[in-house]
Amino acid sequence: MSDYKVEVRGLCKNFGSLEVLKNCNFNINRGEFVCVVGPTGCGKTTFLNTLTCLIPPTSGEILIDGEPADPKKHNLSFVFQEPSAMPWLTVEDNIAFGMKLKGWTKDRIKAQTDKIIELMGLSKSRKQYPHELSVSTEQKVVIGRAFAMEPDLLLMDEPYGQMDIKTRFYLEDEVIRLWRELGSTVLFITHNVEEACYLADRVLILTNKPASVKEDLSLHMPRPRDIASPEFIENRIHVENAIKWW
Ligand SMILES: Nc1ncnc2c1ncn2[C@@H]1O[C@H](COP(=O)(O)OP(=O)(O)OP(=O)(O)O)[C@@H](O)[C@H]1O
Repeated sequence: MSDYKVEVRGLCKNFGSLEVLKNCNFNINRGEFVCVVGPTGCGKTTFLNTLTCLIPPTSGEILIDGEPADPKKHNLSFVFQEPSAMPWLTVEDNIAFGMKLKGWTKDRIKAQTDKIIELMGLSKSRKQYPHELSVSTEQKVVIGRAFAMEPDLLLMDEPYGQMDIKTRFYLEDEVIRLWRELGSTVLFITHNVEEACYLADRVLILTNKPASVKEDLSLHMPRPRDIASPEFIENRIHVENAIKWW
């Protein structure tokens, strides 16, 4: 088996004559939390859509555990910006949904659902429906559902984009708690540099369109991270300077 969970080699994507991704190369280790940042409109969503196999790359390859990424074979989970809990299901049934689709046993589904509900502090809401929840709690349910399936790769596209700053910090801590507890491999797209430095083991900095990986920065700061520490500020400024979107 490959040493890497994910390998991306020479990934290119064009829409007609528009070149959006140009020769992207990177690896993700098993259990790593990687954030992707880049200038607005550089192609972050296209990048993610090719990784999830939602759109085919023009050229290049994406390997998971050393084999071409295939949604039928690999377990890929997504979380998008808009909370997308299923309105007709309770919180616990939303969390269990993906596991049922995967054909897990009842006992395993129950144990995993209980674990996620406990980890995310959702016990009081477990019988509620999405319309009874705040937007941030609904997003927690969606994130819990995505982690619950023990995905090969969990892809998150600005999942906190619409949250106020306090909620965002709170949800970022929740996502780190789940990730550490479950050992998932996460690729998290954000335009927010502070968020990337708070969450990531590594930050992939994309260039302007056509996007390639300009820098692959490892962050070795202890968690929970202190956004006011000199080391954090130094990293944040480094990433901001690398993006130069102003
Ligand atoms: N299906 C498509 N057909 C044609 N062009 C597309 C398509 N999808 C994206 N594009 C173009 O590709 C470029 C990158 O878009 P994309 O949404 O990937 O960027 P982004 O970095 O996610 O944007 P933002 O920073 O605003 O979230 C844009 O110029 C967009 O118009």
